[in-house]
Amino acid sequence: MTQNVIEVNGVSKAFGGVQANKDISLTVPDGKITGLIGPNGSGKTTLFNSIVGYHPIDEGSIRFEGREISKLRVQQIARLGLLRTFQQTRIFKNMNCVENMLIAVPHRKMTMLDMFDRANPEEMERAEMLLEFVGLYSKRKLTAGSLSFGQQKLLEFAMALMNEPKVLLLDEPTAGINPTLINGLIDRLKKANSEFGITLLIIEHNMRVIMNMADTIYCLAHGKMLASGTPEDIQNDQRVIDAYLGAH
Ligand SMILES: Nc1ncnc2c1ncn2[C@@H]1O[C@H](COP(=O)(O)OP(=O)(O)OP(=O)(O)O)[C@@H](O)[C@H]1O
Repeated sequence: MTQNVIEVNGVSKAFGGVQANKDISLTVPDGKITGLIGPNGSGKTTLFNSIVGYHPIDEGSIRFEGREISKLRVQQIARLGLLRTFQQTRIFKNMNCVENMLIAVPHRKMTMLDMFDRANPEEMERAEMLLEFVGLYSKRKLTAGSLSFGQQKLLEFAMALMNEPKVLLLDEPTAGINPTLINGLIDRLKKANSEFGITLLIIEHNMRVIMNMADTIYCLAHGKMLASGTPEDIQNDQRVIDAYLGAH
């Protein structure tokens, strides 16, 4: 039987008078791809932030591999193997791709100079392998700032993989990416799941993308869980259709 690697139970979070999440429960099965959708402002990013320890929750429980993590801090949670990426990329634009990859691994207490002068050969090899995996090997010596936005997102994805996460939370991985690059990105995300065994939880506005990737999809609306099911269930769920139509 598939284990749930993340279990969110009855989570609520308010910012002043704004109830961003209300009594949210969801599970993320180990080794699968789970989608999280919902109109703008429905509380998706808030839920991501709660899961990775970015802010305390008001109520509820968040378990990772059976362990309560809702009181742990971001770095402690990251060390357990639960990482996230952001809507806006967080790369160092003046550094080249390989340097960005090496700096993505936070465990070493080294100065920057040490890091590049005496880069661990295994990490260097892994950095180059992952740049190859996302299709950026030929650009590895270029500064990250000179890459297109889509390529920067691929770099950020590869940087997250440097940390060998068990679970990766991706916040709108295809946002702002040229449609011709999107299929390549979907392919790499699926491969990271199937070949590296990384469980994915993905926030995505592009319905074609999420319907094509996810095993299960959860839909939020107004901070509450509106529906969940297979992509087919969700696509045909009148409540989901109404939530999106009502939002635009
Ligand atoms: N740090 C914060 N301070 C105050 N209000 C916040 C904060 N973060 C989120 N909110 C509010 O909480 C609600 C949910 O926002 P959230 O960003 O989680 O939604 P979302 O579904 O991720 O939206 P989008 O799809 O536009 O990214 C919104 O009303 C937002 O304004």
